[in-house]
Amino acid sequence: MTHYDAILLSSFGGPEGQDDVIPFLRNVTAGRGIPDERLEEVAHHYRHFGGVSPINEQNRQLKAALEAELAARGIDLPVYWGNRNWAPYFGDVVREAEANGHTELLGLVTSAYTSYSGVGQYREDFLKATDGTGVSIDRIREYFDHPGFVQPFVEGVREAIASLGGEGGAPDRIHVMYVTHSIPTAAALASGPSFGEGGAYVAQHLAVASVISEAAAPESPWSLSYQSRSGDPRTPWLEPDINDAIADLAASTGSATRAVDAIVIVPFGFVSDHMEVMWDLDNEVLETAAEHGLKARRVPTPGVHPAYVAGLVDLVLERVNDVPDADRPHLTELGPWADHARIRSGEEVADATSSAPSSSGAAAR
Ligand SMILES: CC1=C(CCC(=O)O)c2cc3nc(cc4[nH]c(cc5[nH]c(cc1n2)c(C)c5CCC(=O)O)c(CCC(=O)O)c4C)C(CCC(=O)O)=C3C
Ligand SMILES: [Fe+2]
Repeated sequence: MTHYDAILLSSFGGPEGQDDVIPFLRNVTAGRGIPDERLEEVAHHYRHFGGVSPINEQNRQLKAALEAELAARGIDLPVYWGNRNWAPYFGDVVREAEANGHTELLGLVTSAYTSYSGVGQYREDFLKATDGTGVSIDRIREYFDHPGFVQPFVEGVREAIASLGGEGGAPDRIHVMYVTHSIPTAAALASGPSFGEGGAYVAQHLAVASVISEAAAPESPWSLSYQSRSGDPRTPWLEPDINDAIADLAASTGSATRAVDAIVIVPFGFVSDHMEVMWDLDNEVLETAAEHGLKARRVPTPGVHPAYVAGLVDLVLERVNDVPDADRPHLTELGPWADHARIRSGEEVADATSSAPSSSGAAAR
């Protein structure tokens, strides 16, 4: 048994009104050279929704759902919630926890895959937040292939295929488009170079997509594409962009051998309906599909799906009980992904960009 005093639900944070938008974006991009035009463009996405990102409300709901699930299982672990880019900030939450006598925290990060944004940057955040305190933070492993994360997408794809089928779409003419956040190709490689050019990040997404399709849409063709690229246009990022991928599919449907009538969009890079889902997918991508005469369905994100919430609690218990790898659930052969080294105040940021899979034996324990 490993002793933990509390769970730290760890997330990105988002603005909750028009006045928050620019300060939030400055927090997100501090020192990262995002061009001002891009910030203006992103601010517009938030402004369209009253300056409110859905992410904080979703985390409040997830916190409540986790508390209910923990209570139902008789597990006495309080849940704190903290963010990287907006209040409640990690630094304040860690101090609050310490004041309450909670110094051994288990981090539950709202990001399922290995990337700098989802792993290394949280590691840096935790290190900063614990600096000068007596608090340690451990985090659960990347859960991209945990059944609790995958199940909601399986259900969503199944329902989307059934609903399009009800309108006369044959499954082999419905293309399942898995979509995740684009990142610079160099960052993808750095997420786990032993997995080839796209690193662990792309390998994890391809493996999960294949599992979801096999379970939910075995007759439908599928592909992986990317959304929400930013940064300097001269820097290469993961491609194709989903809008371009839709145009390519539509071009093939225009030929004598019509291949596709409809698409199912699976936003499996995100654990809940973030701004990237509401704007980039529900707004832009659905419009692109309509322009090209393709029917489209967007599958829900896990949000507070009971399987996801229960899966997160299982992942907590896995750490509390020091469950060996052989007994850790995973749906792809990449998993179970390895745990990360615990963060203690004053330590170096090791393992900053990514982690290696447990099978390589290289990840810090
Ligand atoms: C891989 C990945 C995830 C998934 C894993 C994870 O969850 O971490 C993620 C999540 C999120 N990203 C978010 C928001 C933003 N990301 C930005 C910028 C960037 N993201 C990147 C990558 C990722 N991002 C990258 C390579 C950049 C550019 C450079 C940089 O800054 O590193 C920018 C700046 C403007 C722009 O360029 O778009 C914003 C506002 C929100 C909140 C949304 C809401 O409010 O609902 C969430 C959950
Ligand atoms: Fe982002």
